[in-house]
Formats: sequence, structure tokens, C-alpha cells
Amino acid sequence: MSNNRREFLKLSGLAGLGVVGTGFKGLSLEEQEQVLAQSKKKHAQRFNMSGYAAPKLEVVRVGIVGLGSRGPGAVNRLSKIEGVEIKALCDLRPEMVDKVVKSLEGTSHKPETYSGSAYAWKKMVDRDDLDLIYIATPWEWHTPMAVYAMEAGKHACSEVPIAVTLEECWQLVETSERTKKHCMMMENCCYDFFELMTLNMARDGFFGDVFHGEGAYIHDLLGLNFSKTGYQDMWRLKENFRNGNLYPTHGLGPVCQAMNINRGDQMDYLTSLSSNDFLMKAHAQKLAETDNFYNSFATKSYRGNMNTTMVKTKKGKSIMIQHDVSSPRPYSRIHLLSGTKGAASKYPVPGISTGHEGWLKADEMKVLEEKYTPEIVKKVGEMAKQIGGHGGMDFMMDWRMIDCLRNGLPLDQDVYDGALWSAIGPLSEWSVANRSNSIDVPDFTAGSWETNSPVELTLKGGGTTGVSV
Ligand SMILES: NC(=O)c1ccc[n+]([C@@H]2O[C@H](COP(=O)([O-])OP(=O)(O)OC[C@H]3O[C@@H](n4cnc5c(N)ncnc54)[C@H](O)[C@@H]3O)[C@@H](O)[C@H]2O)c1
Repeated sequence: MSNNRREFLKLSGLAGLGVVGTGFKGLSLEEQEQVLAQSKKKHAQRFNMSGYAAPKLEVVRVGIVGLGSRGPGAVNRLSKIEGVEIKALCDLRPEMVDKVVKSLEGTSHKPETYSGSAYAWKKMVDRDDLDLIYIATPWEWHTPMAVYAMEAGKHACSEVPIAVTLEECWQLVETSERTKKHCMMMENCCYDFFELMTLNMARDGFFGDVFHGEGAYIHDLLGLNFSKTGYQDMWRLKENFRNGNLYPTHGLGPVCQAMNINRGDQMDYLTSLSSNDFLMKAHAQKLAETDNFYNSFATKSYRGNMNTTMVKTKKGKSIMIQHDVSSPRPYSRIHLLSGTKGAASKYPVPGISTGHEGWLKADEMKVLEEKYTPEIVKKVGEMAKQIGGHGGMDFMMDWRMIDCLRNGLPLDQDVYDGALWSAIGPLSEWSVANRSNSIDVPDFTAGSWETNSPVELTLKGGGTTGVSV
């Protein structure tokens, strides 16, 4: 069987209008309209997964697929959480699996392994002794793997973005609703310390009505994306042949939580604009001068270096999201919240303000930290810092998900969050390709955003899962 994911989609019956291809690329205007109409029609059938609690699992038996740069860290973190059994590991490349198996020597985890083909993961997912499939593969595999996992009776969680087309977003929503299996996109930035504190402050009304938010993924990955030893088969560079906000969720997730998107407000429409590419093709051409490997990359067109996407919400609020992975500038996710009574901004230095005079002083910030540090940080924040993973946020995310599964609680990020935040990718592609015309954002919740509860910030009903550092 071909290693090609598009071939797989066709063979597995997952192919539908808009699945094969990236976003709207390659579709005529008429076909794009059909995709949107089809999306709207799907509002008919519903089971609301927001706030849904699956039966408690005392032990969470996990299978992990994708053991490149990101996956092994997840294995390490999960291995330290009480009630987790790492039962199975999978990667296309056997050597990646071997390395992770070795790292677990001396622990109680004795996983079975799967590798050697692009479909070995299906064998793993088909086992009947797994509760959760944890996905850390290239983007194009996230939805096929998550959908297959839910169909096989497992909860699914996936790295970001969980979908690359609108059709995939709908598949995730429909499958999660039909199978009543959790489908969580692992947006770790929602668990960073400043983001959690400002979410708590927003919830308490500190900022008044938060009517504007900004997020971004500004990270100079030019060298890594073009490195032959970076991402498997150069997949991440190839994603940059698309033009739009390809990686929206790190900046967007925490802003959506603070603005209660999907849970009190909803995205209405967006418009998106990309600069031209002034760096990537030039870099490819320079590399090709001395290395034939880069010849094919030197002839390609790349996404504009900076993409700016603006969203209007149904309640009249605004969100701005940026994406730039090639400019020589410092890392930033912005994380700005602007309300009727105050504002927060994370980069370059975390600050809170209540007026135009400037940011609060260190002693005032300390008082706020004491008041607004959420329960999860008090409970596992210090251990998370020791275990690591982007300063601790990765561990807090994994711990919270496992704690919710073990206590039969709804997950903080449900399938609607994953679908909506990921949908910015294909929607922004369409807008960029159409002179920044606006496009409606589908309501994946089918109206239940009006009554869904905001994400839970206490550990009510849970907080019982231990950690071994
Ligand atoms: N949340 C974060 O902070 C964060 C950070 C880094 C990466 N990521 C995400 O993690 C995911 C993985 O990224 P990475 O940096 O580890 O990439 P990578 O290329 O290093 O690793 C991907 C792994 O998946 C394997 N793989 C590919 N196709 C497969 C298949 N069909 N079956 C089984 N294994 C397959 C590859 O062999 C490789 O080992 C991406 O979605 C990326 O966006 C998230």
C-alpha cells in the first residue's frame, strides 16, 4: 500500500469533498461553496460533547504514535503519572521506537512495538486493551489516526493542529459525537503559567469584558525547516507550500479560552492576509547552489513570511492571530487580552495593566500572582517544572487530561475546540487566496456555544492523580 496519506484516505473511505487536498486549494469557487454548504448541513445531527464525561478509568492504557522530536517527551511525561500504563508504541521508523523503549527500561512500562510501515499504527489501534491513542505524527496524519482511534473505541488526543482541512474538522466532530469518545487537541500553550493566570483573572472579571485578544506563533524555524536532519522527510517544510496561518492554535487557544469562544461566544467570520515570501525561496535557492538535495525545493513557492488573520465574534469582539516561522526575530505568542477594565500581554515581558500609565510593578504583579494562581499550578506546577516540557506546561496538560479521564470529568479542550482552532488554517488559506475577502467560520457546536460552560479552572471532582518525579 502506498505511504501516501491521500491514497489512504481514499482507500479507507475517509475521502470526501475537501479532504483530499489542503484546505480549499485546488478547488474551484463552486466546489468551495459546496464544501461550506455541506458543512452547514451537518448541523442537523448532534450529541453535545462539550461537558461530556466518559466513564471513569482507574488505569489509562495508552498507545503512542509518532516518536520523532515530540513523541518521546510525551512518553516520558506520561510514564511519571499515576494510573498510566504505556502499553504500545508506534513509529514509521523502527529506530525511533527502539530509542523510546530503551528510555523506559527500569520502569514498570513494557510496551509492545509497531513500526516499519505507514499503517502499522492501525494494528496498534485495533488492540482491545487500549483506552487512549496519543498522536504526535506530522499534521496530515492527525485526523486519520484520531478518527480511526475513536471508531475503534478509544479516546484520541493529538498534537496540533488536529486537522488541516475543514472536512477533517467535521469528521472529528461527527466521529466524536457518534462514538462518544473524547477527542482532544493537545494545545499545551493553554497550560503555560501566565496564560493560566490570566485565564483565572479574566474569569474573575479583572479585565472587565475582554473584547479583543491577540495570539501568534512567531518562531524562527528557517534553519530547522530546511535541515535534512530536522523533521522526518522534510514534512514540516513541505507544509509551507500552503499559504495562510498554518499553525494557529498555540496563540489562539489561550485567547479563545479567556474569551469563552465555543462557550458563551463564537467566531463569526475572518479575513486573512499574508505578506509575500522574502526569505524561504531565497534560502532554498542558496542551499541548492551547493547541495543538489535542495534543487526541488528551490523551484517551489512558499507561504508569505507573515500571515495576519482577524476574526470577528458573534458578540462583536475581535481576535488577531499571526504566524511567522522564517523571520529573524524573537519568539512570541503575543498572548494579549484587552478588556474594558485592563489588559494583559505576555511578550517580550509578561505584563498586566489597568490604565495607560504602564504595566504594573513587580510587587503589584506578585500580589496578583498570589491571588490568581490556579489550583492546577498549585497542585503540580513545581513538579511540572522539574519534569519539563516547555517549562512545565506540557506536563500540566498531560496530567490534567489523565486526571480527568481517571475521575470521569469532561476534558478541558473538547473536539469543538480542536476543530475550531485548527479550522483557522484552511479558512485563512481561502481568504489569502481571495484577496483577503472574509469567510464565515463554521459553528462546530451547532449553536450550543450559547449554553456550553466555560473551561473549568478548579480541580473540582478530580486532582487525585499522583506524580512520581
Ligand atoms: N505542542 C508543541 O509544543 C509541539 C512541539 C513540537 C512539535 N509539535 C507537533 O508534534 C507533531 C510531531 O512533530 P515532531 O517535531 O515530533 O516531528 P518529527 O518529524 O520529528 O516526528 C514525527 C514522527 O512521526 C513519525 N511518522 C510519520 N508518519 C507516520 C506514520 N504514518 N505512522 C507512524 N509514525 C509516523 C515519523 O517517523 C517521526 O518519527 C507535529 O504535529 C508538530 O506540530 C508540537
